[in-house]
Amino acid sequence: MSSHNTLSDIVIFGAMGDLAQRKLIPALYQLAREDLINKSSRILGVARQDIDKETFISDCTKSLHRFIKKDELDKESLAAFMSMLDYCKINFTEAENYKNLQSTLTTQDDRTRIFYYATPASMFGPISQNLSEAGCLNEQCRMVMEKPIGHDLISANAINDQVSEFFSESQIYRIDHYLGKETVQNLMALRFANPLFGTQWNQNHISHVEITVAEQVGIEGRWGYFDQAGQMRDMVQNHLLQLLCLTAMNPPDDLSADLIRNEKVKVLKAMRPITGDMHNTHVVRGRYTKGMIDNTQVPGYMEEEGANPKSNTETFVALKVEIDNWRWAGVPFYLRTGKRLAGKLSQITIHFKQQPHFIFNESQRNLAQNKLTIRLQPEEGISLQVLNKDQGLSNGMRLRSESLNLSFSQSTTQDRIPDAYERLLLELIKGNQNLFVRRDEIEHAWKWCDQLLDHWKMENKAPQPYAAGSWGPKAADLLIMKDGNCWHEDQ
Ligand SMILES: NC(=O)C1=CN([C@@H]2O[C@H](COP(=O)(O)OP(=O)(O)OC[C@H]3O[C@@H](n4cnc5c(N)ncnc54)[C@H](OP(=O)(O)O)[C@@H]3O)[C@@H](O)[C@H]2O)C=CC1
Ligand SMILES: O=C1O[C@H](COP(=O)(O)O)[C@@H](O)[C@H](O)[C@H]1O
Repeated sequence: MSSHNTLSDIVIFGAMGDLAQRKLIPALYQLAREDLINKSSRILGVARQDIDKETFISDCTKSLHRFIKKDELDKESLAAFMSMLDYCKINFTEAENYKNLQSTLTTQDDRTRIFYYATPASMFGPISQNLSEAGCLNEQCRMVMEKPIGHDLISANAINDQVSEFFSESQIYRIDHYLGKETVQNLMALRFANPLFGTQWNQNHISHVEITVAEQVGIEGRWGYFDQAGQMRDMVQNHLLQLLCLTAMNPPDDLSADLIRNEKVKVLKAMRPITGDMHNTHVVRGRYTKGMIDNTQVPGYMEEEGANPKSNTETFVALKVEIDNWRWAGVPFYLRTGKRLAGKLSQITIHFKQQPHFIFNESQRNLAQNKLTIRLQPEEGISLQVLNKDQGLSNGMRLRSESLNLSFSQSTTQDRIPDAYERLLLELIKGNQNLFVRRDEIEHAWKWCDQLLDHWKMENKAPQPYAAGSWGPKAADLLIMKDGNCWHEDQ
């Protein structure tokens, strides 16, 4: 179904919050500007602040000026977008407050109702119940939940149970915004459309895989949320495990949502649990201390505003993950993610095995490897490290490692790479669940993470320190080096 023709009421709960103002409103603006959503659709901001529609529109306009490039903000598009906006004041836990929303929705013609929960997860159940009691739900409506859903398997199940009293699984869209990133989408094309990679993507040809999601930002004033979550819940349970699944899964029979999700679940189930001595060899937890980012001194985690001196929360995790199936037996997946690292870098690097017999100069053996890097950010693209003969008469048969680069910003026919939320919102409006996470994926991901989180809780140890602006604790280097490998920050 074309999204352009779909008339929707998009109701954003938490419309004055960080996510809504920084990501959702700008993404919806871009979709409207590119004529990808029907401009007779409505975007209804819902929050508890006592403001009128004009103030809401004015706040959204400020956010657009902050988060959208100047040359993408033209008067005509802005005016058309503003005419789509409306505001409704609701305290999410007050059932009475939903009457206003109900009357606003019912005065509309036959539209797809989309309820986007950009709120703390503790609100997902109460909002669903209040929407239902106020008569706002119908069989065609959809709801969107942000991550992380819960803080462990039990709490995630409780939230999913509450929500599924009011929505069927086909109406629930669980967001992991990494699934909307251009290069993540391209991973499927690369793996499943290219026979060259399709035939090599297994333990016969791949020696190990690295997944790095490094951030330069700290916790951005979100101590209250982050200290409860930590990097494991904030990034690993969702974004990193989704990247791992898309890298490791078997080809689905077709591109339908459930077949893709079935394959991802198989990977999550095949991940070896971390037990016993593996806690010393397969896991590193870190926490940043003060340091320099881009020549500016930044505070350590324990000096951030609101810090609790008793906190043992990690801001960095490195893992060696083993997948017990035919495709990946013996191939370690090294994962690392952290805040306040030396650079913003998200990439997946596939290291291919060496040739079984080496016929060139022995001193060049170490060079003789192919490495495929899929870069999510910055500078989205794919590069393949290949070996060439060093040109010229005097060099004999000397090898030289060079890369074949595909930079998306140069190769794209579009004038810009859309933000992940644009793609996800578009798919949501179209009613396509491919890029959203099914309940059992969340459950298996939590199950795997819970064993680590429980161990850390029991251990009650402070994470290992690393200076802001570095690549993490030394122990993370040792984790990979003891297998004869190392982390790569280059492409
Ligand atoms: N920000 C981000 O980059 C990301 C956020 N997420 C997820 O998105 C969700 C929203 O996050 P974020 O935008 O950062 O959070 P914020 O705290 O910035 O926004 C939450 C919004 O919900 C409102 N709210 C909370 N309780 C109530 C209530 N009882 N009645 C009415 N309004 C209420 C808040 O209003 P008030 O201001 O009045 O308290 C606020 O506007 C969370 O689930 C988070 O985990 C996921 C990925 C990234
Ligand atoms: O979900 C989250 O993601 C961001 C990182 O997203 P990116 O698209 O900028 O890589 C992270 O900073 C935040 O803590 C987390 O909640």
